[in-house]
Amino acid sequence: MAACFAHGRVSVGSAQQRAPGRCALQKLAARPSRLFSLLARSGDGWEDWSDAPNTPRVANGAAAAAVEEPDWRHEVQGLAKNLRVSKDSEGGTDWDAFYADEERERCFLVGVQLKKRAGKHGYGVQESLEELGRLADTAGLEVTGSTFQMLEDVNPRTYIGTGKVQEIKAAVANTGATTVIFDDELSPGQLRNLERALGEDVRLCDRTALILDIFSQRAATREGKLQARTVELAQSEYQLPRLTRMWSHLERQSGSGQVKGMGEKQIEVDRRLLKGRMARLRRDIEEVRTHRRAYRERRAAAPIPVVALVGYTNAGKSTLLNTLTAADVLAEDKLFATLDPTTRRVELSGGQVLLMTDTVGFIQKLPTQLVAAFRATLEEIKEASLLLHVVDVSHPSAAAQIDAVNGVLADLGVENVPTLNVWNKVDACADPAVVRAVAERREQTVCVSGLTGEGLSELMERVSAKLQDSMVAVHVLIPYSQGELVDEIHRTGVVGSAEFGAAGTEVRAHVPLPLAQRLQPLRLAAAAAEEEQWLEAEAAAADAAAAAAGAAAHDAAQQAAGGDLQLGQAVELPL
Ligand SMILES: Nc1nc2c(ncn2[C@@H]2O[C@H](COP(=O)(O)OP(=O)(O)OP(=O)(O)O)[C@@H](O)[C@H]2O)c(=O)[nH]1
Ligand SMILES: [Mg+2]
Repeated sequence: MAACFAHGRVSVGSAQQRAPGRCALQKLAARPSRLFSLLARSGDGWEDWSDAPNTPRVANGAAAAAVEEPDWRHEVQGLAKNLRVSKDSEGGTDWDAFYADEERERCFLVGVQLKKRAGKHGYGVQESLEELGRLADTAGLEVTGSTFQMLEDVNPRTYIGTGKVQEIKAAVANTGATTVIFDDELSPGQLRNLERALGEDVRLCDRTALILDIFSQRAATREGKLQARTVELAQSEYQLPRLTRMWSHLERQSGSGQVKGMGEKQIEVDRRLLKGRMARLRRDIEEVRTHRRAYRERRAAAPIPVVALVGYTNAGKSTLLNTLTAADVLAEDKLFATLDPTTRRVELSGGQVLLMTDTVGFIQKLPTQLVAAFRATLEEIKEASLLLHVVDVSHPSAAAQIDAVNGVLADLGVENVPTLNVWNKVDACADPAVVRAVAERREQTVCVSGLTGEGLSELMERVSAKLQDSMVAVHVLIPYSQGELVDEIHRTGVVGSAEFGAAGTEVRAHVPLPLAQRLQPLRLAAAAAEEEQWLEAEAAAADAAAAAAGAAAHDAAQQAAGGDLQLGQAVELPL
């Protein structure tokens, strides 16, 4: 049985969603899954729901959930390994039953190193396969072995050479693997040819399908949210030309597990269904986007700066957000722990407030469907005042990860947003002092540990200074009747001085441009020179922003060109 079956999810949400939940369980019941058994907690004790009335039975006789149970506030715990329980945002019960075969699906990994692509910073084939192994593990598969081939070009028919295909066939038989995962995206033609060559007992999967499946597993708990729909759309786009027996979300949903050999007619029907679903998803996504755009516009009117955490998956973005804001965002040693962009309020020591947004992590060879699909959710990054590019500096492939992230940021058209590089996990480096020294000699780089808190106050000082760069200097007299403006300046700007006089509060501060414009009528009348200064400061701020963008581009170029202070050197040191 395929990996995704091993981790198939039955979502039985709130009472309103009872019918789809039951339907999902009935589909589950039709599957020859080896183990699926549930206990429900009521009060302090655990009840066995295996024999509850109206419980659909799994084919092998193990029990499934009591879907008719009226009290949806029970917590449900499964005997299956990967069962998760979560509360939905309204406080209702929202549980997901991952059902896992006791033995994990076994898989064999295959990669190609293109001779011409063996670049300086790029992921080498071995590191890439190692990462693929982590992805497989995250998806619930057990890796039994791997192989790779050095090639001038990939074989357009079978991705790898024909001799290698035979070698893999033998390795698969020897290791008891049932799935072969390729480290690059396979074309529909390669997929068909490999299927033929490897035989029908072997299932095929590629990096893209695996990543999409992980996203789909994660997104399924977020019903109704944009992510779930964008992932489904991305998956559908990927599957449309590949409706064969490659394991897929659709196959899971169809409940048949019999996509192979079902005949052209059925494939045509499925294509039509899939296209219809994609059209609906696009409409839904557009609706959510419009809604979010309106929300962002409202937020822009009250200009609290937004700082976005971006970076490679597992770099420690959520951990940083948690440490900085005492938030409780899921952070775990798994790839793609975060799908929802969570935003939290952070108050700096000077009283300035900013919004910090955690975002979905990037990965090398990120499926194009996902970049396109996540464009909608990543729009928030575009409008951020500042990006914090979080790097796991203790990772042996840190330099390649930085390149991969810069590539995606460029794809998204946000490479010009001012950026601070945050070298995280310095505590996990073998020689933190060396890494700190390298960071100090680089521009726009701060060394921190989200786990121990090291460097975080310096980071926030740098954030404040960077934000101030993009602000405008004002000197205003605010009458006491408009005291809320003073609060707003404190919240959104950096206050130099505030003095209480007879006519009101005299404030010197740096504030975001929209607020500066609103404050224009309150500029001190006596300060004609002040106006000039204001205009100069505005021009200087614009120059500084342009220079910062230039410096960032220069930085990136220097890095790409192998400047004298390469992170690669830092991580190659005996850290
Ligand atoms: N040693 C060390 N570990 C850290 C640090 N920051 C995060 N981690 C660990 O790194 C793992 C990943 O952290 P997350 O915060 O989930 O990473 P993320 O960037 O949000 O990952 P995605 O959501 O998957 O993109 C977790 O196991 C963290 O405990 C750090 O400063 N030092
Ligand atoms: Mg995260």
